[in-house]
Amino acid sequence: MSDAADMSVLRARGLRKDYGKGEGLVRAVDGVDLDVRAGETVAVTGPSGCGKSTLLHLLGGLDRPSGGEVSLNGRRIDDIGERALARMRRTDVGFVFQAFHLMEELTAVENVELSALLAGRSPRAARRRAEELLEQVGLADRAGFLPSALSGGQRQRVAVARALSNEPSVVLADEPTGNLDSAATLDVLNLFENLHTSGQTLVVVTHDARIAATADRMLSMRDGVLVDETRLTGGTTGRLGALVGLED
Ligand SMILES: Nc1ncnc2c1ncn2[C@@H]1O[C@H](COP(=O)(O)OP(=O)(O)OP(=O)(O)O)[C@@H](O)[C@H]1O
Repeated sequence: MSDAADMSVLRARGLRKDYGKGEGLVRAVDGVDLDVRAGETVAVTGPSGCGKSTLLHLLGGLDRPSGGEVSLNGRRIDDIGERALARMRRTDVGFVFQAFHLMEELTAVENVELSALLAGRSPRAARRRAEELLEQVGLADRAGFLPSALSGGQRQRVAVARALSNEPSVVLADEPTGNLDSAATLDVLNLFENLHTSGQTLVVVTHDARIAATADRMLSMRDGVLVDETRLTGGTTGRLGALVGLED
């Protein structure tokens, strides 16, 4: 095993996902090898329908591969039982979705707290963690608001706080800025930069190459295959510089 693989938080080998059968078969992910190292931010970009979301779901155990292997912290997750997989998702992975997926009847702090409770914290610890995280994403003053009373950018910041509530090994974000305007996009990107600085491992799927340019490493996907890899060296200035184009 190589050093890179030794240090991988996430590791995929020959990963494949088929939908449908016969004439209607779609090979959404077609033999992906990937290593994501601790502390890395990796962006996956590519045209609509190339398999980005499917890949992210396989990496986070939201869906099962048709073939190949996925490991999280050196432990296979593609062949474990449903209960073990659900536990792993609750305790070790943070998800951020384009459409936020907050629970509309719960306040901002309750959304984060629920996730911390499900990860196994005591009620008191879960509340404390939720309050800390809302503070960290700049929303301490919105803790008691329902999602419907928050802007899109604020909702996504709550979703990021929720994703962090279980201190995940990796945060998987699927088009996290896809529903946001430029100002809110900048807020969320700043947040991701802070996470990156603090050593959080991140995989971000995005349509937007300018957003992908904020990562350490950019992977391009075409027809279910990762076809290109670009190591980016921008640092913080370069990352924010890449966002200037958002004002177009
Ligand atoms: N549940 C499903 N059943 C059948 N086909 C599916 C299913 N989910 C995805 N697909 C197909 O798999 C392929 C990859 O879809 P996926 O959503 O992963 O692409 P994507 O790159 O994330 O697209 P987008 O950028 O538009 O979100 C597409 O051809 C899609 O139609």
